[in-house]
Amino acid sequence: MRINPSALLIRIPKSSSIYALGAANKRSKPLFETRDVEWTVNPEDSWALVGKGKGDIFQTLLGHTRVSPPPPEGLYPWFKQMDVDPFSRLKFVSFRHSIRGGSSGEFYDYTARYGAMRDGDDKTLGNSFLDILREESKTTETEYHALMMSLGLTEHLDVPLVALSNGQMRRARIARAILRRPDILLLDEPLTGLDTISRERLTHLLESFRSTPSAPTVLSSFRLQEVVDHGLKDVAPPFISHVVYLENERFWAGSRAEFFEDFAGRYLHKANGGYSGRPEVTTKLVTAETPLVVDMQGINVVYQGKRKVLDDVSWQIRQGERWHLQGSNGSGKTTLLSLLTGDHPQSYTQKHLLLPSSTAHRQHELKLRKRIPTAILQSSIGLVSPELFDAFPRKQPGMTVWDAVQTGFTGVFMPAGKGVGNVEHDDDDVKRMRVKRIWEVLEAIGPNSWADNASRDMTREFAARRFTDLTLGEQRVVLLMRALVGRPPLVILDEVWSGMEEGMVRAVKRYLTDDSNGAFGKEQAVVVVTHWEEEVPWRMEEGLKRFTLEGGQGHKSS
Ligand SMILES: Nc1ncnc2c1ncn2[C@@H]1O[C@H](COP(=O)(O)OP(=O)(O)OP(=O)(O)O)[C@@H](O)[C@H]1O
Repeated sequence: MRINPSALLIRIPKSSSIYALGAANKRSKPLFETRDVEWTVNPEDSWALVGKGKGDIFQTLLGHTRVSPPPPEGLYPWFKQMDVDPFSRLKFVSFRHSIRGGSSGEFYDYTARYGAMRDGDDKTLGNSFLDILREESKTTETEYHALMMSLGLTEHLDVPLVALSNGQMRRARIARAILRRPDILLLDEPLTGLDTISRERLTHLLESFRSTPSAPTVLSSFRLQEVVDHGLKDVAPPFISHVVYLENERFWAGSRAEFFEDFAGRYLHKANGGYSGRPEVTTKLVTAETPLVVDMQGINVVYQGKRKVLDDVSWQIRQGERWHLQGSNGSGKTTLLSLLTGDHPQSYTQKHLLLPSSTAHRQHELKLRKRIPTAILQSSIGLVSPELFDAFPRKQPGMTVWDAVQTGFTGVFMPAGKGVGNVEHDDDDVKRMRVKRIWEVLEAIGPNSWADNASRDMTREFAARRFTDLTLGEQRVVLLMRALVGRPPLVILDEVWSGMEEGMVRAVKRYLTDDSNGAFGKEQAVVVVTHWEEEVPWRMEEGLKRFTLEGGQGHKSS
């Protein structure tokens, strides 16, 4: 169906108040108010949603809020005119919750994907698309192949769904939504996790939608940095024609030009304010004598006897080093990390994969993966990753923030103690040190460091909150605390910023880079994985090293 171009697709009038569903009465505080702004979306527009409140805008578009007074023509005037249920014509693709759909609270075994898989064992990407094409017959074969090409999916059609890399899966989910031929496509942070080429391809495709009558109208959310740079210059993707902004009760909507010429200059320096400089970072002196934390030589990973993902990869990581692991989607970064964390079954068969075998820094003896009990290995590596975010159990009744952070000492998911102030350990000194350290990280990157109205009590209240009651951004910060709390020899930060709000990102970056506050000891090594250079907390001048995966092989640069 193509929308009548003269009709408004979406309209929220001025002076509307938007309430969470179930907000009981007029005295309830609205999620936001439009005040003197009328928000109208035309079918040919392509909108960027930015600011902390972008999630509330999505909820509104999905009909999960109540607009008061109710707009006479509804939220979707054109659909109302046509007597069509708007929600049947809309597709929402969100990546915040889960990459592979595991965050329902059930235990999600992300290591399953590394298991040996025979051809035909699992549904392939191509077959999953054919199922949709059978239900939704309007897409021609030529259109289907063009879509696969434009999202860089053609070469992955015969790959089992479970084996796809994060970036491949994200593109596949966008393709799936497009194949269902919605009139409105809502994309939540579609560029996160995509490599440079995939980002270009996706933006190109979405740009082409604006001149294709049968294509959907696109509204996508972005992190502020994807739209404005630090100098408040316009870096928004080319397909964006309009911007809607919601943060701290300020709601604004208008054209791209108005956003940058007027709104951004007036308000964003405040919204972006706070910390802007960087603390002095001392270059770490790492020599060939500095003890190794990881020693891998001639690593190979092959699937189904033919798909060679890692080909003779060698990498040594020393105490005190900061690494940026990079490579395009599907280049093998997650696979390599899963060898380090011992999750990958092929980690046992590598001839030279030496990993930390103790958290005691003085005993930096490395051993073959198969000689290290998994529990010891897991407590030696502080990990933040999209897979861990999905797998972290959310069904544990009453697991508090404190409990979740505490599990970082052992690397397991179940808390040892029973609540705030209760860290189980036989040795009293160790227990005291652990309690002190938990408060340290809670204070350093807890709400006190990023909330608008910080106060000391806030940290205590935060520690006692249930993990499942936190926003997704807060959950991400807590899982980072968990990775840092035990000061393990190796810390892996894989897409650590994704889902965090702007203020959190600033506070956490400041903490990680300021040597004086003891985020890391000098015996610790850190590996950061991201597709965005500017997301790496350290710079090359500060001793940052790069490890790049390309065509199965690894290259170092520093
Ligand atoms: N069990 C499997 N069978 C076949 N191929 C697999 C299997 N598991 C992973 N792969 C392939 O290995 C490649 C590397 O995947 P990996 O997840 O390590 O990439 P990545 O560099 O982390 O990508 P991204 O940036 O998208 O997260 C991918 O092409 C993927 O399809």
